[in-house]
Amino acid sequence: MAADRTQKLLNLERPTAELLFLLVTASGRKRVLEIGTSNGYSAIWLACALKKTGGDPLTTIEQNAAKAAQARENLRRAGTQKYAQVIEGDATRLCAALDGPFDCVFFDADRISAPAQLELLLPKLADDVLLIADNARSHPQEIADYLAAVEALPQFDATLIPVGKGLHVAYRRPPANGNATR
Ligand SMILES: C[S@@+](CC[C@H](N)C(=O)[O-])C[C@H]1O[C@@H](n2cnc3c(N)ncnc32)[C@H](O)[C@@H]1O
Repeated sequence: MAADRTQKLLNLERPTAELLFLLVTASGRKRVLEIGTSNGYSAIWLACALKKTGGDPLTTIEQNAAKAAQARENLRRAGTQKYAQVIEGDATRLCAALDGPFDCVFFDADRISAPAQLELLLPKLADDVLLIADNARSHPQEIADYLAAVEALPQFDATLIPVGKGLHVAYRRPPANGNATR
């Protein structure tokens, strides 16, 4: 019998997680939102990155209660629970309620709902926000609307990095006067 996809953990490949860590630390991100926690593999990398940058604890969203519980336990076992908050529920509903600003959002949930989540998050994004999405190569059709939505936004530079399942990275150039909101 085929395994129920909703139970699969679908963690990032290690090279993708390492790149995510480097992007967050090298650019000094302080307010990171992750959509799609699973059992907390990428959340641990992001929490370690935020510990390094002196940022706020990671906010990470997972709709599956069992996975959210596993993520909390894995973050605790990794000694990173202080640097991450796992919120349980549907990300699109929660994005409407979250406070910003976020200077980095990592989209790693179902891809189809990412454009709606991006739309809800737009007023809550720092000027120099980094938007990152996995599965750009593995699920090109599912992610197409998200990529189109990012492309339609002004002042973003973007690239698709062929690591793991394909990591799409978009960065909004801050205003020339340097008054970026963080
Ligand atoms: C690819 S996995 C995340 C893997 C994780 N980032 C990691 O590398 O360890 C996607 C997760 O997103 C969750 N998910 C899917 N749609 C969601 C939604 N609308 N709201 C919240 N979580 C969602 C799934 O339950 C699944 O655990």
